[in-house]
Amino acid sequence: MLLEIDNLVKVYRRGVRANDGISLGVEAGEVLGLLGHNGAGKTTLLNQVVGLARPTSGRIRIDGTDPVTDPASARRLCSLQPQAHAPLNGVTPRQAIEIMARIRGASRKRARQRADELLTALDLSAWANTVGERLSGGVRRLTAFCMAAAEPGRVVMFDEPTNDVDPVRRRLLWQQVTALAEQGCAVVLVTHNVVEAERAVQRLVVLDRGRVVAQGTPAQLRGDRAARFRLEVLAVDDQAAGALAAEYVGAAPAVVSGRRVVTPIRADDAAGALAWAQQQQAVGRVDEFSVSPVSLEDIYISLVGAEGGAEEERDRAELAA
Ligand SMILES: Nc1ncnc2c1ncn2[C@@H]1O[C@H](COP(=O)(O)OP(=O)(O)OP(=O)(O)O)[C@@H](O)[C@H]1O
Repeated sequence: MLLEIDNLVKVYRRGVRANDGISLGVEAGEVLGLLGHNGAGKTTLLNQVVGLARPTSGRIRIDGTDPVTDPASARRLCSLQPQAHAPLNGVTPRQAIEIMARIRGASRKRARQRADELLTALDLSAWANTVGERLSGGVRRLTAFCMAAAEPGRVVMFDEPTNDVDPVRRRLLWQQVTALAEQGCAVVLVTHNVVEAERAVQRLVVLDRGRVVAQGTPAQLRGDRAARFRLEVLAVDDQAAGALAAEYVGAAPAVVSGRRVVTPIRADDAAGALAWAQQQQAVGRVDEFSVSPVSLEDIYISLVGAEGGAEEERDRAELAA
């Protein structure tokens, strides 16, 4: 493994346990997606890998190097796009990308070439020479991505790189993420976007309150679930929705939201569920219905809960007050 994390614990002052025994590994050529609710501990994890925060206990190795005892090597071996906006005041995207590539050891020629390549690949050429103050949030974010990708370390980590990025450029960005892995980098992609995670990564780690609650390929995460399908029904009104949720018993409890009822079902029950929904439509209780495979988002919500750690966040806010 190029990046190895073993039983990592980070407790901040005031006792916030942001990482609570995290173990994971990323191989050269692999894109690992790190998913988790707000405050799950994703940024804390990345900061420890690049030596910006010190682990309370546990072990990190980047190509055999320990960022605690050798932070200079860790920074050389790792590139990070931080979650916060890059300070681009007074510089253009082209300049910022070239400067970062030069800092990381690229020749002047290579820095210029990489800036050109990335600005073209992400369709940013129109803003290449616009000073930072006049750039939109999305273009700033993409520039920060290019800064991390221009002269990458062996491990490249992106902390929510597609926030405020339009859907077309988001795909262009995923292509560059894949290209980095193909060049042999170990890539960590932090995201809240489950669709993105599914499309752009080979393996996923789901964090909940500082712990790993699931890991595997998107297909493995789906395969672990007995209920692989979902019956979704749009009832004629809220009252009918409540009654329908109680009447049709699936593989797990139904979730009712207004007129919408979503019931997890087993693959074997799909035909029966469709027949039942059709019948309910015929008697005027249901407007629309569908049976589809569960999405990764359904699985993510079932793992971390619909609250997504909100309760924990409230506890922590109270503790901090
Ligand atoms: N410097 C700090 N001092 C004290 N507590 C901190 C510090 N940084 C983060 N925390 C707390 O640690 C927990 C994990 O935060 P972290 O930023 O790692 O989460 P995250 O998963 O990256 O969240 P988000 O998705 O919102 O960016 C949170 O409860 C946060 O409030």
